[in-house]
Formats: sequence, structure tokens, C-alpha cells
Amino acid sequence: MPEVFFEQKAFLDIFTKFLDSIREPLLLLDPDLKVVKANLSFYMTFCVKPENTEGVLIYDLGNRQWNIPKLKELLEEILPQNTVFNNFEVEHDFEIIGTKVMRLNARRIYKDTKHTQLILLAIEDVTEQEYYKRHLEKIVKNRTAQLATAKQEAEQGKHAAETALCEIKALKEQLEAERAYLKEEIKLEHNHENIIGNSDGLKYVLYKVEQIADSNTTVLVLGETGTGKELVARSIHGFSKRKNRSLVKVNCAALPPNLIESELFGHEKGAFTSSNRLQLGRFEIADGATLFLDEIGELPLELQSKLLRVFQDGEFERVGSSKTIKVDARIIAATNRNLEEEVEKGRFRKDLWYRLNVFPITMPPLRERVTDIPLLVDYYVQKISRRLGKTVDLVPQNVMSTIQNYHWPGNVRELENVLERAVINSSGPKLHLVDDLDKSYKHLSKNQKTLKALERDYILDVLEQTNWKVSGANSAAQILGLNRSTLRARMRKLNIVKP
Ligand SMILES: Nc1ncnc2c1ncn2[C@@H]1O[C@H](COP(=O)(O)OP(=O)(O)OP(=O)(O)O)[C@@H](O)[C@H]1O
Repeated sequence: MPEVFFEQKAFLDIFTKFLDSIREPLLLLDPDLKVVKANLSFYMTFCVKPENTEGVLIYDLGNRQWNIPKLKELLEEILPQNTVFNNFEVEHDFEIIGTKVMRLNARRIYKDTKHTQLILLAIEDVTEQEYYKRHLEKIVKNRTAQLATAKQEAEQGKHAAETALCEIKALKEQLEAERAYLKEEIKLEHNHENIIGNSDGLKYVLYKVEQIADSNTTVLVLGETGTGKELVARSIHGFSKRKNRSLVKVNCAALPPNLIESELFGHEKGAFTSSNRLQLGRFEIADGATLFLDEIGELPLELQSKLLRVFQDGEFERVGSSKTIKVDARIIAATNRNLEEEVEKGRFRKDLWYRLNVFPITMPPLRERVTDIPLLVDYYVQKISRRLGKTVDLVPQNVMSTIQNYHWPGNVRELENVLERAVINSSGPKLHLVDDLDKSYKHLSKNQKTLKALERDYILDVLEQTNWKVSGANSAAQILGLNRSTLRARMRKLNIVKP
């Protein structure tokens, strides 16, 4: 027997006993990687017998089940470069004992400094820990995925909530603007009573109102001042599907030209010096409702083109913003101007006129529906008497025929004003007129001038009599039965300027 063998044997005898007492499976290999000795734990863990182990090449153990590529890598490539190599993880599927996850710790034991005498291979069975670790990792992975999905859903939810919040904010702004608008409207004390009259002319107008109310068609209401064009617009809205929302009104003659754009389309905060908050325009307030553009004939040309765009595409931008806003507002426009003539004179855009003139309704002047006058007189005398606490309820025949024969350039509004003055002037139940309606009529009928020239003279006359007081009590507007914006528009149109 060679000397090495004896030395080894002596060494092994010493270690065999305590190798067996170590719980971790251990293998002692010779430099050719044959098993010199294995401990009890190895035999038990890997179900191999000592007689099939000692002297056998490690890869041939258990029917070559130990022919594991990673083990080869450790023993033949890594270990020759290192004296010790720990925690080398190997997973392998054994026939009898199943899959094992092992942590290998290898160490070279030298006889002298140069030659390896033995290799100690400690095999830590970490299958359970590893499986538990993998199980935990799987849980963590699943949980992370769940959290990522939940996060994504939360983000989507947040985005949806933000979008909904924006929509709510926009709706709130619209509602607030509509409410503010309605407050102003109430201050203006609109007359919401029915349209009085039974003349054929009026019946035809009401027939047309019913015919068009239900659709979304643009309506153009034409007629002299005070004939009841606004009442017609309100009536169309009242019969339409949009009746539960407001009829939003813009008087194009009442606003200074520099404010109309912002009034119609709104402005952003800071759009101009005085705009310290965002303001919705009438188009936005009227989204889903009806927009009544009164005195549209007075709209400056540059705004007519902007209006045309809204009519064509329903789109516009707020002043100071480049964001396009789309609205669905039903348009009713009114004017006492002859728009065809305005187009010819280049004061009104032809394309806008076509857009507006889809469904014109003309309100006949009061002098052309004389049969409405007694009904209107009764209605207004009663109403005014009630308001003033008077008991005027008799209209003498001669008074009624004077009223019926009068020209009524200011139409129903003028009639209303004349009757108010008459009721104030009447001390008993009989109505006494204050205004000299005969005189005014004769004065007009004597004239051979055109209606326009006559109108100019008459307005000038009244303005001079009132010292050019345009609005308020005893003003030209009151005498003429016009509202002050209409009077101002008239003055502009007829080129009347204060001397
Ligand atoms: N048929 C009617 N029945 C009852 N009131 C009427 C009638 N027509 C007009 N009015 C009254 O006459 C006044 C003027 O009416 P409205 O403002 O509708 O006229 P308009 O044609 O729009 O005038 P403008 O062109 O000056 O704006 C209002 O007080 C209105 O209630």
C-alpha cells in the first residue's frame, strides 16, 4: 500500500467519527474527484449506500445522478482557482428524493503548499428555505402586480375624477353665469305675459311661432320697434324643447362695441386690464338653451364675421384664449332694420344675412292690426290701474277711436306709455288721454316727406323739446315709447347728433 494511503487512512480514521456527527452532508474527495469518504448525513439525505459511494467518481454516484453540470463547473473550473468557494447554489432533480436545492461549500485541503490532497465538499440542503423564499417572492410579485394594477386603476380613476371635476366645474360656472344672468333679467322686470291680440296678422305670427318652435332652426324676428319682437322670441323659446333652460338675451345695440365680443364669447382671467376673473360669454351660458340676439342689425362688422363662424361651426374662442369652445345654442335674432338694405349698403355681411334669414317672422306694426288695439287697451288699462291703485275701467268710444286711428310709430310700447300717462291723468273710472294723438297723427299725415325723413324730424323734435334728455323720466325715449338703446341706435342710423 502506498504511503499516501496510510497517511490518508490515519487522517480519515481521525475524522470519520466527527464527520458522522455533523448534520450537514459532507463529502471528502481525492484530487481525481473520487469519493474518499462521505458522512452519515450524506448517505441519509441522498439515499446512497457507503458501498456504492467510496472510491466512486462523484459524477457517477447514484447511477450517475450526480453528473450535474454546475457541480462540474465548481469542481473543475472554479475550485482550481480558489482554495475555498462557498455558497455555490445548485438545483437538481434526483430520481428518488426529488428536486433539491443545494448550497455547496468547497474547500481544498493541501498536503503541502502545492498539492491538493483532499477536497471537502459540504452540501447544505436549502430546498425548504429556497422554496419558502420562492413562495414569498411569488407572493411579493403577485402583490406588486396587484398594487401596480390598483395604482394604475387609481390613476385612471383619479384621471376620470379630475375630468369629471373639470366638467362639474364648467357646468357650475355655466350655472353660476346663468343664475347671475337671470338675476339681471329679473331686475329688468321682463313682461312675461301672453301676447295679446286676435288680428289675422298676429295669428299668422303665432302660427309661425308654433311651426318653428320645436326645431333648432335659427329664427329672425323682424318688425318695427315696440311691436313685440322680444315677446315672439320668448314665445318660440317657451314652446321649444329648451324651455326649461333660460332664454339668454344680448342687446347688440346696448353694449359699447369694445365690450360686445367679451359679452358674447366671454374672456379669460387677465385678458385685459380689468378682467380679474374668468367670465363666461352669453354663447356659453346659452349652451343647450336659446340665445336671443336683439337688435342684431347694430352689430359692428368685425363682430359679424366672428358671429358667422359660430353660426356655421358652433365654435369660438374666449377673448384672451386660443382654446376653441363648441356650443349648442339655438339662435333667435331680432332687428327693426331692413337687413337687405343694410347688406346693399355694405353695413351687414351678406353671408350672415343668409344664415339668419332661414326662417323670418315679421311682426306687423300696430297700425296694421287695429283690431288688436281694444284688447291691448283693456289689458293695459286694467294692469296699470291695478298697479297704481286706480279704478279706471271705462274707455269712451271716442278715446278708443282716437287710439285706433293713431299711427303708432312706437307700436305697443308707445301705446303702453300713452295709456300709463292716461291712467295717471284719470280721476274717475273714465280714461282720459293726456297725449294729443290726433295732433301727432295730423302733423305726420300733412307731411309729404319719406317715412325715414319724417321719423328723423319727429325724433329731432322730441329731443329738442326734452333738451336732448335721452333716458329717464320725461325723456325723449319715454315720449317716443322707445327704450333708450333703441333711440340711440335710431339716432345713429338717422345721423342725429346733439348740436
Ligand atoms: N301683443 C302684445 N301683447 C302684449 N304686450 C305686448 C304685445 N306686443 C308688445 N307688447 C309689449 O310692448 C313692449 C315692447 O315689446 P318688445 O320689447 O317685445 O318689442 P320689440 O319689437 O322687441 O322692441 P324693440 O325693437 O324696441 O326692441 C313690451 O312691454 C311688450 O310686453
